[in-house]
Amino acid sequence: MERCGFSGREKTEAIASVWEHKGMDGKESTPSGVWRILDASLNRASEGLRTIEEYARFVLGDPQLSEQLKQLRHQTATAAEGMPRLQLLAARDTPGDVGTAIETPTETERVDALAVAIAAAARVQQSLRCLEEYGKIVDSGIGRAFEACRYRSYTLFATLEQLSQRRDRLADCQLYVLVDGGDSIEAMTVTIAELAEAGADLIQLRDKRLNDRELYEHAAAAAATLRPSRCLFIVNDRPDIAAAVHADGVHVGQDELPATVVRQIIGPERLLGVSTHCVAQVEQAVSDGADYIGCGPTFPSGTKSFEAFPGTDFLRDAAATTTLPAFAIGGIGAENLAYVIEAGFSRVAVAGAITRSESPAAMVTELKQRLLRQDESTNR
Ligand SMILES: Cc1ncc(COP(=O)(O)OP(=O)(O)O)c(N)n1
Ligand SMILES: Cc1nc(C(=O)O)sc1CCOP(=O)(O)O
Ligand SMILES: [Mg+2]
Repeated sequence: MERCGFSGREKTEAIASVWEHKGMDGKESTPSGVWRILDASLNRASEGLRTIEEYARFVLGDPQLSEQLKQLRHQTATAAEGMPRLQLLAARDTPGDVGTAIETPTETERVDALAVAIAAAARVQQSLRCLEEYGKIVDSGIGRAFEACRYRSYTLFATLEQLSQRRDRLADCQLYVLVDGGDSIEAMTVTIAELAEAGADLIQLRDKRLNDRELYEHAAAAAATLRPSRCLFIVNDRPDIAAAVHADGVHVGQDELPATVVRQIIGPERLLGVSTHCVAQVEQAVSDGADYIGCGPTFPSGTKSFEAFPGTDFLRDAAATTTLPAFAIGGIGAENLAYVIEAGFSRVAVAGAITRSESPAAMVTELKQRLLRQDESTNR
């Protein structure tokens, strides 16, 4: 009980004043039960916010999210200043609380650190609602102050929810954009923020020239940039870096670590993408537990050279082989998208047609609209 450092006399006086207390509008006395609710809710909200903040700071290593959570914690503390602290403390009666022994089975189970943060977020929102509603009994301004905290929490906690819903989000993805590290980390983050804003569903950092340290730093910045957005972030080739920067997933090809080994590194929650160039590889990727596949090369590419092109015939076979989200890749752009769609694909992965276009954001919007239209017409 961190805030119980007051004397017996203070406590007695405060208890007496609880029963005398009039609401700030002078109407009615506030029952001690209401003070107990406010006290318990305030403690629960503060503890929950700190729990989430620690996750953002030490697990995600995300400075923006940590700072925003800290601001919310301070805003909540400021809102609480409108309540008489002594009244709250005087009303506290933990041994007499009939709810402390009640425990639901889910309270003792947490799969991972994200589950801890999400459970804390739910408790914070419930507590803020209690503070808002019961706070109104004391003073309407207090209710409004906690209401503002609650609204702010919705936006912030949505980021946590998104992290736990990667597979659901993947199911809706159609346009996957591959980018390199650009001229600087700053330039890259500006680019990917624009691509996400324009409608890219997934962004992959694929850069073969950066050293490990540089790749890690680019990937960490990209992950932090995209985390609040609806766009998923994937690291090419490197499960270790994907896990280290808390990316949404990793993409590996046939020459990299086997998918089953990659899964051990990235864990069950992150997405695993695998490149496939023939039906046997599609089947293998599915049985290895891939979350999605890349299928190509479809057409000659300005980004990577190939000796053979399985082309749209392979796309047709792949579409008939699996229901896993499958992205056609290789030389795809506005001029040949129709052939890809005709082969049964409504998802594409594109590099050059977007990154080398005069207006990358406009190209994202155009390709996305055409994919969405195709989806509507086939009622996917
Ligand atoms: C979505 C997607 N599909 C295929 C690839 C190609 O991966 P890989 O065969 O490992 O080749 P590199 O990209 O590493 O050169 C991809 N990156 N993304
Ligand atoms: C990196 C890569 N992998 C492919 C595969 O088929 O596995 S095609 C490809 C290049 C994708 O870039 P662009 O859209 O510029 O052709
Ligand atoms: Mg690769």
